[in-house]
Amino acid sequence: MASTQNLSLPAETLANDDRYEMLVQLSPDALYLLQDGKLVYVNNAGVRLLKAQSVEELLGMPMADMLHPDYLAKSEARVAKMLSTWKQAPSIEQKYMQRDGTAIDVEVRSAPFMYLGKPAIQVLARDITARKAAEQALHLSEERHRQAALEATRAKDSLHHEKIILEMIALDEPLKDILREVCLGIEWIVGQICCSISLLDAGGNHIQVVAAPSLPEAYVKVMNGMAIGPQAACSGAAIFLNQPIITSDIASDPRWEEFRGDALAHGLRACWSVPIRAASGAVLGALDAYFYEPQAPGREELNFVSNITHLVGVAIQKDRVERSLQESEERYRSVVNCLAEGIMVQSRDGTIVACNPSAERILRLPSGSVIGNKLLGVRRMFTEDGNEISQEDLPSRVALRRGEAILNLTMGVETAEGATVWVSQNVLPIRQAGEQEVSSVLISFTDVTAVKEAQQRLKFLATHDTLTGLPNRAFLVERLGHALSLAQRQNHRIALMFLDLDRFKHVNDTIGHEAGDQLLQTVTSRLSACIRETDTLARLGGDEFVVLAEGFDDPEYLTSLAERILSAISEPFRLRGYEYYLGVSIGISVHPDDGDDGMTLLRCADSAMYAAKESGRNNYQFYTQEMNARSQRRYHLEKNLRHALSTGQFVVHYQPKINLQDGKIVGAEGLLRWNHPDLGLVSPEDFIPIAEETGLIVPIGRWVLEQACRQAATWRRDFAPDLRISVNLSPRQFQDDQLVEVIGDLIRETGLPAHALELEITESLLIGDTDKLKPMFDALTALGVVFSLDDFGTGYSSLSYLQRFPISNLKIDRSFINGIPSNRDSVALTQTIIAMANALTLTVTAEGVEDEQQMRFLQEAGCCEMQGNYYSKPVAAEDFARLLAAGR
Ligand SMILES: Nc1nc2c(ncn2[C@@H]2O[C@@H]3COP(=O)(O)O[C@H]4[C@@H](O)[C@H](n5cnc6c(=O)[nH]c(N)nc65)O[C@@H]4COP(=O)(O)O[C@H]3[C@H]2O)c(=O)[nH]1
Repeated sequence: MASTQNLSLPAETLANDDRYEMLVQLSPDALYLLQDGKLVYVNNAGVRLLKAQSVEELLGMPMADMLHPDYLAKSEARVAKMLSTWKQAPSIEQKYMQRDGTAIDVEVRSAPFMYLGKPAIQVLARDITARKAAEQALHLSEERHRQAALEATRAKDSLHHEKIILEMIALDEPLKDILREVCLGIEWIVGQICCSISLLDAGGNHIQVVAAPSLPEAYVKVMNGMAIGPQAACSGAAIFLNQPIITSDIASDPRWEEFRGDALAHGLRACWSVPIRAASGAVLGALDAYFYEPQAPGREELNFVSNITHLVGVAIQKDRVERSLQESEERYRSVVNCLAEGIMVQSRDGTIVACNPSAERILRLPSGSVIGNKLLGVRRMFTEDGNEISQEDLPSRVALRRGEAILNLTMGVETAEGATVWVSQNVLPIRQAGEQEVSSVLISFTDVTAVKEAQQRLKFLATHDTLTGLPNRAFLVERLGHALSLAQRQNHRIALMFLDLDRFKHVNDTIGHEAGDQLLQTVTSRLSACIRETDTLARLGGDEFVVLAEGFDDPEYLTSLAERILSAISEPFRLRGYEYYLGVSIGISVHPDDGDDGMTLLRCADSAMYAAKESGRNNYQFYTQEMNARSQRRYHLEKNLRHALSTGQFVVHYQPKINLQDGKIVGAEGLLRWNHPDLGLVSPEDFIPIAEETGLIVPIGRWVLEQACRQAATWRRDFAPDLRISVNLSPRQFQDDQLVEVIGDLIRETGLPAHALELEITESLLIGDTDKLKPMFDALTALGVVFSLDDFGTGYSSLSYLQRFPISNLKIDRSFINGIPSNRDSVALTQTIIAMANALTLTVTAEGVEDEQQMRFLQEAGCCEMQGNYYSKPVAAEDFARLLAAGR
């Protein structure tokens, strides 16, 4: 290559020297002469360089056309400088424009030069495109290496960062710390940026900044709560649109209108926001990267941030899953804790691994003492039959062993304090996922103690008498069955004693049921004290008791037991300040002598008891064949009595009452007769007690009253205008609330004057519930009805009743009249009663007068009235009418 000095040839030489011309033309470098800013000479290489067709195409072309516009100004200055200094300019690199418009790199050397007498510039230009390309390639390769190195470092750093984040996630570090670490990591790796992470709030419309370790607090405050939307700034739009939002210059981006001032005030110039997504793709939040200079991210940087957001998404989701797990666990725990049902989980080795408060409460276990321990607070468990359940047979062990559920099992649990709790439980085996073997059991149970106790109580009630607590008939029958089969196997005797209290009904009707109940309880304890442990005492109802005696070797045992009972009951009973005397009639039947089955033995003992009653009460009788007929009869009577009234089997007979002064009939006592189609006339002494026991006495008694009133009204009209009619009223009839009303109606209906109706009552009635009785007496007295006290002298003979109740007549019991005149006691008693009645201005009727002697005695004693077979037995109405008609 020619030196610049060589370029300074005189122009004349160039033009006139052919050798030089040839040399110039052969030069590989382009040569251009510029004069007055235009090309005036070009060599061949110059034509090629500019890709012209010919020299002529170039000659006269202004310098501006061959130069790249970027270089024109500098070139013009350079030309001007060369011309003014006339010095060669240093070599420079320029860009020429080829004729086809392509720019090429050239190295240019220029020098001033006189051409054809005028200053010109000689330019030597060499195409350096290849060199430039090589240099560019080298530069690019260096840049790539630098970039690669940078990226390698960043990749290494980001890998390390990701590892840290993953470790934090794995170690369940708080989400807040993880997100802060994410931000700090990005800031360190990228450099010169600040990061923040925002999450979509629960409402789904606003962001919540959850990590921004390097951003100014004031700025975070402003951004927190920003509404999301397509036009929102940074994360607001990234979350809404679910795509990265790049703001390369906050100063000019319209998204930032609202927050621009705040961002710029803190020196924040650019912001990239990348959405954070869940695995499902749903947006959870966004990561914002802020820069202090306006800039757009490269692909690499965006990728790096996007990758991190995946991890952030995982961390957030894991946190949410854990939180929701925790919440659901909490929910389940609170549900289980609130259940009234006891819940326990027991592991294979028997340790309780879970237990709710109800389980502790039901099993009476101290709170918090159960979990982690074996079930120590439970002494033993037993089946419904009361059999203890062995450790191996406990439902939890069985469920573990068999791997099957046990449902609705009721069992008893004895607590540490010895109390029994009944539970109904389900035991369910629990297996770990994918495991065959049962790892633990879930025991759920409810406290059924109250139900169980109610059941036991029901069973007790079904087999026991509530008043006395003694076994009842059902229990006795069952027990008797067992005793009989045992006795038959072992060839033993057993005996039944049927006990019926004497006079109890009397006392019960008079002292009221409450006191009667008390009496029965006292009787029970006295009887219980008489028997042995092997004997069974049962109450059949009312005042009937039965003793089942088993395992006695000596037949004398029965007589001694019966005597013990008689003496125990004969002791007086103290009730409400009074002493009452009862007796007991005992009938005894023995297996195998009297029967092989329970019913027969009971029937025999019952018959024997009636025999005892009939033979004067307060004694005992062993069953004999003859007794059977009597008991059959009583059973028969009871059955028939129910239909006797409706089938017209009753009839009223009348016995006259005679005035002892003039011997005239002054009254009649109506006495009921039962004309049984098979048995004939049945005595009231046989059926009235049955009617009283069964309550049938109420309708029967009404019927008698009606008959008697109607009859008396007729007789008064036809024969004796002053005739009185007496009717017996049993105490049971006074329990009928309608009694007063019934009598009132009868008087009205029959037209009988009330004072002509005399109600015969017994003393036992008057010592009853006086609060209830008194108003009835008063009401009846108000009607005009009069009262006569029957059987006087046999009972209490209490003066106070006579004063308290409106009694106008006393009837001396026939047992006293019977003793007149031989029995001194009877005589004295009769005289005393008459004297007392006179003193109280009561009339006296002597009943059961059978002979003249008795009549005379009564006349002399001042008795005003008599009744008895001596004058007339009770007779049918028509016969009585005849007596009246005869004027006797
Ligand atoms: N040995 C003997 N007995 C005589 C003599 N005079 C009368 N009697 C009997 O003595 C009983 C008198 O009746 P009571 O003391 O009221 O005793 C009555 C009464 O307590 C009850 N009774 C009868 N009819 C009724 C009735 O309609 N209602 C109620 N509640 N009880 C009745 O049955 C009891 C027995 O009645 P009856 O068998 O009719 O027996 C009657 C009568 O036949 C006599 O000189 N010697």
